[in-house]
Amino acid sequence: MVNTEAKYIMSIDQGTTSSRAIIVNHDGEIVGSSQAEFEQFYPQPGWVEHDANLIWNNVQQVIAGAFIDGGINPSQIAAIGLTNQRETTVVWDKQTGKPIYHAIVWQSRQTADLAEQLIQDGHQEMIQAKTGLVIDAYFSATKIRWILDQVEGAQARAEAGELLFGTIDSWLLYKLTDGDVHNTDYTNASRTMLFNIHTLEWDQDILNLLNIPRQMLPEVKSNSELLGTTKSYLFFNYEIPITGMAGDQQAALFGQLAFEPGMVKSTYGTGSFIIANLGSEAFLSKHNLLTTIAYVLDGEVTYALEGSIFVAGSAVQWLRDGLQLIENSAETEALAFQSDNEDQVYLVPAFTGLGAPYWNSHARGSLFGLTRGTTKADLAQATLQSIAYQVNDIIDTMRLDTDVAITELRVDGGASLNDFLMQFQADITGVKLTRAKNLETTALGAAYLAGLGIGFWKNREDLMQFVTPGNEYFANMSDEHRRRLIKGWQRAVKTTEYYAELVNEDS
Ligand SMILES: Nc1ncnc2c1ncn2[C@@H]1O[C@H](COP(=O)(O)OP(=O)(O)O)[C@@H](O)[C@H]1O
Ligand SMILES: O=P(O)(O)OC[C@H](O)CO
Repeated sequence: MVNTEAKYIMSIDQGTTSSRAIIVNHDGEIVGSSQAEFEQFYPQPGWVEHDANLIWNNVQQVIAGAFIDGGINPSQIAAIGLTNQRETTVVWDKQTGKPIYHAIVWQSRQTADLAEQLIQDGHQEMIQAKTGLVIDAYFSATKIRWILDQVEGAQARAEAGELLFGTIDSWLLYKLTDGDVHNTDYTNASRTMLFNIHTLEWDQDILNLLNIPRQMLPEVKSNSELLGTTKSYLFFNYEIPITGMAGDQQAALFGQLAFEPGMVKSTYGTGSFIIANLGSEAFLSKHNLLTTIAYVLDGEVTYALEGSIFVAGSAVQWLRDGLQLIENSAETEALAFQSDNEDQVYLVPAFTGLGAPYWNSHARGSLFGLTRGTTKADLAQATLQSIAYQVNDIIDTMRLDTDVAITELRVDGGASLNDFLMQFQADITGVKLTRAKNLETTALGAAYLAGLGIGFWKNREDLMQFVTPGNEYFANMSDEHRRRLIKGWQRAVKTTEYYAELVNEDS
């Protein structure tokens, strides 16, 4: 059945700790939404896994929830946009659609040794030139290799064409189309460490190096086109086109309407991801940042420079769930304002190693400067500050790498609601922060892509009417103070890395 009264776009945002679905009207307003967390698995220290079937159930739950919340039915949905946690790797049986192993999550360190071996074997330069990425366990490539090695018979089955690989976008698209479609999009493909971002093809040299059969990989599509159509039974007899898809950080850049080269967004979620629009230039970082595809629209590729931080809001979750120092994340704001932190406590939240620009898989979290007088408030402050210091490291590196003068950060994500964090970020980085009025920039970005894909909105100019900046934060700290704090942070990171080196020598 074809939609006759389609007035809305549905967007599904499948994140690391929760999924959400929103319904957006023609004015870019959210008229229905639903969110639900799902279970995380930590089978060994540093490993993080998901159950891909659970994710699918969770997504179906939020889809239904958004319809109920908005009082809207599927006949009113013109198109669906899909956005997702990136890199997380699923391998499933082509016939049955059943995953052969848990999804290995982007944060997981179980392939750190494999990544290190590739570096030691001298492949870094080639991999960066082709994929724009540094070699790290973060990306999908080593995770696929790991699954093919660990699950009995998997390599042979993959070679026989019996297994499929996908990141969460592909997996959900496959489920939404009931197995009809095995596609991904350029942004997600660019995070696998198997995709050549210049030729826009899977790279046979890297596939050979890792012995990954080409036939496992999805077809790569642009971010705003027909990617598949939902099976009618899923949406009460309506077949809804999926016309927008992007990895969540690229979707957030799009949702921030940061279309001009030099515009930078910083998302404060589980991790933190800073992305600068590079325009049409696939500039390669000399300082361990990532070059990635921001979006491909109307045959034109826009590239981005990215700094990825593995632990940001999840450090606040650790205060809440691990240490049980607080009951909810928002409490850290008042606590941090209370602390005078004269002793200068530093937390380096390297719980799953350090991401950009350090790329240290072996580092683990450390606390410095504790005294008998250290309070819960000091720990809350140090935790929020650690997020800002990590973001500052990325902005500094971007400034080193490019001649882009970064004077403004467009911020979003759950933890960007924290006024202490935002003010400290502005102070420590010396930039203005503009927080999106609607923090659902990721889901909105995917909705915009889907809407453009079916002509619901005509073009990017049409979307500019949705620019509604929220709070702004201005730098207000002396240079001397800023330098002193940053020096302390740099010493803390250096010591954390040194400690990891010593521990690693022993093992
Ligand atoms: N007010 C707050 N202060 C500090 N951290 C927060 C606050 N609200 C949420 N967070 C943190 O932000 C993260 C949730 O943000 P969200 O954007 O939903 O993340 P994701 O999309 O990665 O699941 C959690 O890690 C949570 O601890
Ligand atoms: O799910 P999020 O929002 O933590 O985002 C995860 C990133 O896409 C990982 O690269």
